[in-house]
Amino acid sequence: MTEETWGQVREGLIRQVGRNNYLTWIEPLRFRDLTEGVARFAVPTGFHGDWVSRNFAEAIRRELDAAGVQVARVEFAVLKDMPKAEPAAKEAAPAARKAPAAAAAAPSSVATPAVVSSDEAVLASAPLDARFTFDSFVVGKPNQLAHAAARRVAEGGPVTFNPLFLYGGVGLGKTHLMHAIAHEITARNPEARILYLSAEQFMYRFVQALRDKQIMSFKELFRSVDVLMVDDVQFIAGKDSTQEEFFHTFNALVDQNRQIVISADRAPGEIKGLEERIASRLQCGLIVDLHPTDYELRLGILQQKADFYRGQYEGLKIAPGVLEFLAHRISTNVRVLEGALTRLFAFASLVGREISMELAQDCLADILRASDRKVTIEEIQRKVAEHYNIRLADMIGPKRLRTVARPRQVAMYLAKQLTPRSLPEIGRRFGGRDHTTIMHGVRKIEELMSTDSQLADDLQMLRRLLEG
Ligand SMILES: Nc1ncnc2c1ncn2[C@@H]1O[C@H](COP(=O)(O)OP(=O)(O)OP(=O)(O)O)[C@@H](O)[C@H]1O
Repeated sequence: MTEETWGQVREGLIRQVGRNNYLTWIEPLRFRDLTEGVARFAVPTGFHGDWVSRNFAEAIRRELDAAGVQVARVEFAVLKDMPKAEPAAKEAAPAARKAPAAAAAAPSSVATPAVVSSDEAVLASAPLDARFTFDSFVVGKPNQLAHAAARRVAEGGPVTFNPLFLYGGVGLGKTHLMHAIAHEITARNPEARILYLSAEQFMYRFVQALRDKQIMSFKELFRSVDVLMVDDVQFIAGKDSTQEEFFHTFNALVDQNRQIVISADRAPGEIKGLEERIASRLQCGLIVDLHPTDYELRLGILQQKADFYRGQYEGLKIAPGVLEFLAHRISTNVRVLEGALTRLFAFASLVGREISMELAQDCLADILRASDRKVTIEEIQRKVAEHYNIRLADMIGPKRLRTVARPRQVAMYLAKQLTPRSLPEIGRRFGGRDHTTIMHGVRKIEELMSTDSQLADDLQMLRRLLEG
């Protein structure tokens, strides 16, 4: 392969993976040879090779293909005495590179890494996705608190809450917000040393440092940052020595008043296998959760992404009502929502048709089927009990007090509306009540809804919560 071809491939890769990722991970690669459809590259370290192989191998293969180089597989291996590369684009200064590189210039009160070669330094922060900024984050009721807290951290200033703990279900924007914080801090203060990585990478690095007898460098590097961000911290639950190391790193940074941002799929106290003392330290800061999306937020996100795609696929039209239909039907998570829209635009552009309701239903049949969530009566009872702050047992118990009886009727009404169960079936789940009692409960709520706006609001909220 000629230098010219590789130059062309480089350009394509920058477009595909973003400049930050390119500079951090791909630019240090050295092309070695191409034999029998296998392109081989030298990498500075095993970790680098592993990361590139997992995250960018397919992109590299595709770009090679596009440049006319037929490649079936791409391989990466560490080569002793690998020549150092000249940076391809000096103007870009991504946070991912900056964090450790700037560590060398850390104030004297902070322990700087003993020996951190530039390649090792580059590896200290996981790549940031250039698209995950505050500008591209759509704010709605379910995520407004998390967004506000993330913004506050990103604005810098005195550390008021430490750590910021963001939690929520799959694909609700935790990683997006963390990357946005890193981008914003870097934009405001290019010298800030930000270290972002997943808990899995933290463990991987820790184990590697133990193996290579580099534990002091590891400790020093982690303790020398201004902002540490660890994504998906639930991963270290049950992993004793990693937790121990994490605990010490955490304490050292808090003592130095350095900002820590953590994300997880649940609240600290609910992570099984997480040491008590870690859970309690994590609870010392601000804990905010990203709630499941509601219809308005999903529609907002779809509109934003559709605007982006309209720019990419010029002339492609989208019929009125399609985005509303998707926001209504796909309520699982934002990643699925985005995937659906991407597929829809790609498909419509391929067949050269407008994105109509019919096309959406055809093209997204599998996603729409999977998203048809079935709400259960037990779930309804649980959510309603939580909402009205009564015991779950009272849903099926005999109490007739209004404070219990009304929520029970709300649950009966929702069970009738949201499940295909018959009145006798519902009655059985409500402590063996007769179907006429259920019918009475449902009617009572229907009546009250038109006069009691608080009840109508409660019902709307519960309905959304259950359908989301
Ligand atoms: N409010 C939002 N506005 C715009 N895009 C969003 C929003 N929330 C999520 N997304 C997008 O949804 C996708 C998934 O988000 P992200 O990776 O941040 O989720 P996560 O909460 O970290 O999920 P996981 O638990 O799987 O790690 C990303 O492409 C992100 O940009």
